[in-house]
Amino acid sequence: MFNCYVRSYKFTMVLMNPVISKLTGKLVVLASSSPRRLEILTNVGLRFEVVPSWFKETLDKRLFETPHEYAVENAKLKALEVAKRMPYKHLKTPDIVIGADTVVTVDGLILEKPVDKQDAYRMLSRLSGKEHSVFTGVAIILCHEKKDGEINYQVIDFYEETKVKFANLSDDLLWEYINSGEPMDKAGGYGIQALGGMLVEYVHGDFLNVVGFPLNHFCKKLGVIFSPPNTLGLSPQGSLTPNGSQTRPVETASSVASSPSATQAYNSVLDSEGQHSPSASPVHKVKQGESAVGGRDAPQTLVSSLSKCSENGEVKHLDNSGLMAPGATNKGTKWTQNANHSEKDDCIEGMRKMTELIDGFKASKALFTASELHVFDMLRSSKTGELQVEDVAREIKASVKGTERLLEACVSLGLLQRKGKEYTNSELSRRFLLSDASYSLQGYIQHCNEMVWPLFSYLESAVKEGTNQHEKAFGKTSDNLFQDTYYSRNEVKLRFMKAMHSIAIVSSRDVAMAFDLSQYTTACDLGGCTGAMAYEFVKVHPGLSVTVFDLPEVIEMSDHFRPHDADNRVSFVAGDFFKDELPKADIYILARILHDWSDEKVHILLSKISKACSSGGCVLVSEIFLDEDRTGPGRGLLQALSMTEGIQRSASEYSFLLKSQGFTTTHVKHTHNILDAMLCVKEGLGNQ
Ligand SMILES: C[S@@+](CC[C@H](N)C(=O)[O-])C[C@H]1O[C@@H](n2cnc3c(N)ncnc32)[C@H](O)[C@@H]1O
Repeated sequence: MFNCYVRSYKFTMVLMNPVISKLTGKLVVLASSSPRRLEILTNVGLRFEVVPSWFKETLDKRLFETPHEYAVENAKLKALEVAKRMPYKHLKTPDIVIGADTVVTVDGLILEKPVDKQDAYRMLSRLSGKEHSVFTGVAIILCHEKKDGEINYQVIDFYEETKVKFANLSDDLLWEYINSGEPMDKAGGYGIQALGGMLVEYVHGDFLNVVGFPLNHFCKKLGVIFSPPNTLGLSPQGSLTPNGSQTRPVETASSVASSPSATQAYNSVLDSEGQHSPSASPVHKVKQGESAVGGRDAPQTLVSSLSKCSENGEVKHLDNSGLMAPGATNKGTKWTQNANHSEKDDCIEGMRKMTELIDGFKASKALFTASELHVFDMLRSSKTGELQVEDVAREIKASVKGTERLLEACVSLGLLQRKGKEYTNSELSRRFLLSDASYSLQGYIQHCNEMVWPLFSYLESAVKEGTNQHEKAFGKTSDNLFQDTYYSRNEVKLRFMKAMHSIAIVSSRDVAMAFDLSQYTTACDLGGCTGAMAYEFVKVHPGLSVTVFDLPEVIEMSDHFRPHDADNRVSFVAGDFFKDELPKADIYILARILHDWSDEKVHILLSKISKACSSGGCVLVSEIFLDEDRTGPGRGLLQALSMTEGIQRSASEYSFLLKSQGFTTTHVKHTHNILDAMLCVKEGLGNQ
């Protein structure tokens, strides 16, 4: 299943990185569902679709001379699988497919993703106190459709190495880190961009390479591919011709990958359903007696020759033969921001960031408007799924000129695609913007447009007065946000509930899966609204029954959101959690509840929970956890700007509040989805 990643909420920008802008108008596909790669590429303004590869990572590592060859081969096969599947399964041919694979190597071993906690412990203790290498192999596949319909696949690949040194790590720290859940989907068992950063003493080389994608090297490579025609151009047949001399075999749809091992692997990678199945054994010995870092004996590939011509005299990366010298990558360059950035690059980067900030509201409003006018649903419901401007304008009862501007803006934002005069929904809008999509964000978009947008137009007053601006924005005061504002009219209430529902649908699975709850049988989802979170909890935990507890106004409308396959282990109880008796339960779920209230109100609620909590019980808090230094994530801090009496808090601030009511935090999970989660057990009664 597509791993929904919404923490990167930034909208696309107007001024783009000049290299990235070369890809404008091209169908670019990222053959990876890694949220980290997605975020890195999104942040530089690349418009792309995500089509996770079904390639099974089962290559025999012993066949590879060096770890980077292995990573590059994996990247290539992942990308090729997607490039070849899309024309048949998605009925469209991408222009460019990007694949990547990251491995960590230490003591001659390749470490991939841990399969369980013990495996994570083995990996992390091996890394403790030592320097290791992180290699990311990247493949860029250029797809050229020939006149006869056959497709040429052209492969450009490269890799980047970064050295990372871990501090000496105590077992306690390692287990605390492992129990946070973070290591499980990361090569080498750590994520440098989050909690794992605490383990790191230094980084030599490209930091983003360790996160999962060597952006700087990638941009250079794009520059070589698309920029200087005299240095490296695409021939009419689509062959890459660096300086007219170096070419790489061009693949056709009927031929497969370029090396025997790749061909063999590719033919065996897909099972009958074409499903991805992860490698079973993450730790493998690489060939002994060779440098674990790219050796001089490594076969010369287009990569190395491209590196030579593209990196314009940056010989520190290359030896005379154009091959990566062992251990040479960025050696001695302590990471600051980006070691290779010139002042001009910094200026362009700064301008990009500034225009993104300045124009962000235009992107939001264009999305809200297209959504409000049902553009996405309407395009889908047309016979062919595509329409011209005039047809859309007629359907939405709008001017042709205005509609054209809106559709063009949506194309630039990656929400629509245009081929000739025909507009269609992009993968992104099919997934998130159709009203009946499983991950539809329509409800949340409507809430933002009707409720949050007006509040933000009074932000200056909100800052000056330090209070919410409901009176100015909606003509009435709001002492109790829910009763006075959200539930004052049925129409507004339904809209609010739809907004809560849509966010719960995209985030609830990660929250439900965050912890092992197998020892508990009953839960109460306080402020559980439509029950979306509760239905996911019972799906994930077969032994659990959940009572959704919410205000009577909400409970009376919960039937609107009842799933067709509703599980009868979910029940609904109406009440006020500040005044009424709480249902008895082993676990109290508080999802997006505590941030709405002052510390004083939180204490009242938590003390009621503490009294109701069965022995051995716990509280599961799910919120956006602010970084401990309150410098991010932006999503939480921006939301705070329009909040009433609520406070956005960090995990330790929530822990502190819970501690004062007798709950000890045992686990914190940063899910990389919208909501994080923590588990707090009633003192004196351990849970695991
Ligand atoms: C921000 S929503 C979160 C909904 C849900 N937990 C989720 O994560 O999707 C807050 C919920 O708390 C409920 N709520 C607010 N005050 C309440 C009270 N005094 N008693 C019970 N529920 C309340 C609201 O009705 C609403 O459903």
